[in-house]
Amino acid sequence: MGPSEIQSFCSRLPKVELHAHLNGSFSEKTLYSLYMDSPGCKTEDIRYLISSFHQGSDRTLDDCFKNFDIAHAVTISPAAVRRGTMDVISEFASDGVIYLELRTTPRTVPGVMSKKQYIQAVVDAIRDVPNFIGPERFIIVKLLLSVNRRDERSEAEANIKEAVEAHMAYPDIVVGVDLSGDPKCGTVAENILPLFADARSKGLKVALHCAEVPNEKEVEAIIRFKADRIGHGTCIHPQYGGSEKLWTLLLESKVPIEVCLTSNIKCKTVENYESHHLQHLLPVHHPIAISTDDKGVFCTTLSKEFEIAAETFLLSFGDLCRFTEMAIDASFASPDEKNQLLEKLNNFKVLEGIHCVE
Ligand SMILES: CNc1ncnc2c1ncn2[C@@H]1O[C@H](COP(=O)(O)O)[C@@H](O)[C@H]1O
Ligand SMILES: [Zn+2]
Repeated sequence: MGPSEIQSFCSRLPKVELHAHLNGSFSEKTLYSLYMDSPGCKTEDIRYLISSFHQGSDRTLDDCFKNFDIAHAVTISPAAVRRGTMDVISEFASDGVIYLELRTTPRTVPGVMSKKQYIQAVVDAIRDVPNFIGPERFIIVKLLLSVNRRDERSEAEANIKEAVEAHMAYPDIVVGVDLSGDPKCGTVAENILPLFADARSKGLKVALHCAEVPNEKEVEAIIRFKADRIGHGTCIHPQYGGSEKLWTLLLESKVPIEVCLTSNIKCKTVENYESHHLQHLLPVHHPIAISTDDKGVFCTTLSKEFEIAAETFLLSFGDLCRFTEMAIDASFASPDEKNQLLEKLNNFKVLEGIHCVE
């Protein structure tokens, strides 16, 4: 299998994206177009920043977080949020993604947009998918609402409340909550886990960013919480500042890990692809979902992430199909939707002549 064969296969493969932050997923094209249309932010600074959005292989986690401010500066109205969401969904669909879970932090812009209006703008874009996606494409889109760990507790409470209300209004679209934000600052997760427990009791699934940086106490609390999925999970294995105890807890929990290869390398939380913690998850068959995290900021696509995994860990086409199958299983789709997605994958496997030996 040569690199071009792998590339072509990964692009054809029906894929499932479970970890994509809306404002980190904007392409440069979308950012420019939103910038040109937003009268409030016509500063050369922002123009310059957009041009540097994707650049710089030499970034730290802190640099990456500055990039989100750029995206936030051009999504300050419901119309911009809606347009940006449509662009992101279209790009994922063009990349062969058949199921997408977007996550975003509800934002207030004083005098212009409330959290409710922000959420509504994203939901409106998702409801409109069949109209803008084109007849030759298929994609199911869901939404998770995020709590930023940098924010005050009152803000976290407000976001969870909005999430519960949005779930009640759109149970087929708003399906979960997420904890994200700079892992080096703000609230420690163990203090706000009860808020997520509350959301869970009201029917929402819970995905938590966990162990992007070492933090034994917090990581243990998150694993014991038994989130429905964990984002990154880097510093759990002892090789990355975790411990044998945490690693054993994780494996026993069977909680799927959203694996974001390029994000981790570009943020420098992992040194290189070869030493990525995926190397420890694969041999023990721990459930994983290959994901992009922020395809705009990290200049990647889900197909590229599959390619990197395949080339780094010498995976077969059957292994890559299995990745889609695991992601379907770990998704927050309904049982009917999961069957529909599995059928698409199975049709693809038949077409490609792929037989998976369990
Ligand atoms: C690099 N790894 C990461 N770790 C933690 N949180 C991240 C992240 N990447 C993105 N976010 C979270 O997503 C927000 C941007 O999208 P939304 O405005 O919510 O759509 C960021 O502000 C951050 O809170
Ligand atoms: Zn993330």
